[in-house]
Amino acid sequence: MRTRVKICGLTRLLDVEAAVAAGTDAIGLVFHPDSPRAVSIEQARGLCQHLPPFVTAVGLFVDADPEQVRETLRQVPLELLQFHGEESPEYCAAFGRRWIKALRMRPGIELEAARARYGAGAGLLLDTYRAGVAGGTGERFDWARIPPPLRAEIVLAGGLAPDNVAAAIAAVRPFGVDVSGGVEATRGVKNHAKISAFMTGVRDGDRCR
Ligand SMILES: O=C(O)c1ccccc1NCC(=O)[C@H](O)[C@H](O)COP(=O)(O)O
Repeated sequence: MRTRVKICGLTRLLDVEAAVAAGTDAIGLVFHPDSPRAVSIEQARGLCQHLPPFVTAVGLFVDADPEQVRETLRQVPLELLQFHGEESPEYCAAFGRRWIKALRMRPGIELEAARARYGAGAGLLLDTYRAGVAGGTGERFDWARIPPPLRAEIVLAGGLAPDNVAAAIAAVRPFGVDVSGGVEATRGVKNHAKISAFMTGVRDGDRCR
């Protein structure tokens, strides 16, 4: 199986085009107003407008007012929702859209229990925990903390970059990988050479699967 890729925190059309040209499976749009990568509904609509078929537009929310999510869905053609806060399974399921739950790897987190709790979703994304930061930390966590039975189904995030993604895939063999800071020039502005190098790293990792 090949590792699926989501490039997250896109804010510019030329970066979306570069990500698509490099072969990403999904693009992530951050609707959390506190993020330096936040996009408005209008911006997001423009970014999704010319997405080719089979590239998934993912909308990322953090403990958002449900009406904000509903309004975004009315205006932006998002195919998957990513909930990155403390949302309950009932909240995540309330929008009639496929969703994944991001879990930050705080000390003592029980991943098997979380997997059962969020079982109605399309999957789990595991990200680094840093107190006071909702996501996009640019830091990795100890991949050995992921129970082996879960590895094949999770999306691995947190501090991935062109120079470590092959090793991450070889070590974890996840369903997918998610990157933001590791392919950036500055916050919210992607570096196209880093995007290409990241995709090369993914293909290198896939040779070890
Ligand atoms: O990217 C953000 O600014 C962000 C803000 C609040 C919640 C989540 C956020 N990003 C979530 C992502 O999906 C990132 O891709 C993921 O956290 C990995 O980020 P990075 O470590 O920079 O690759």
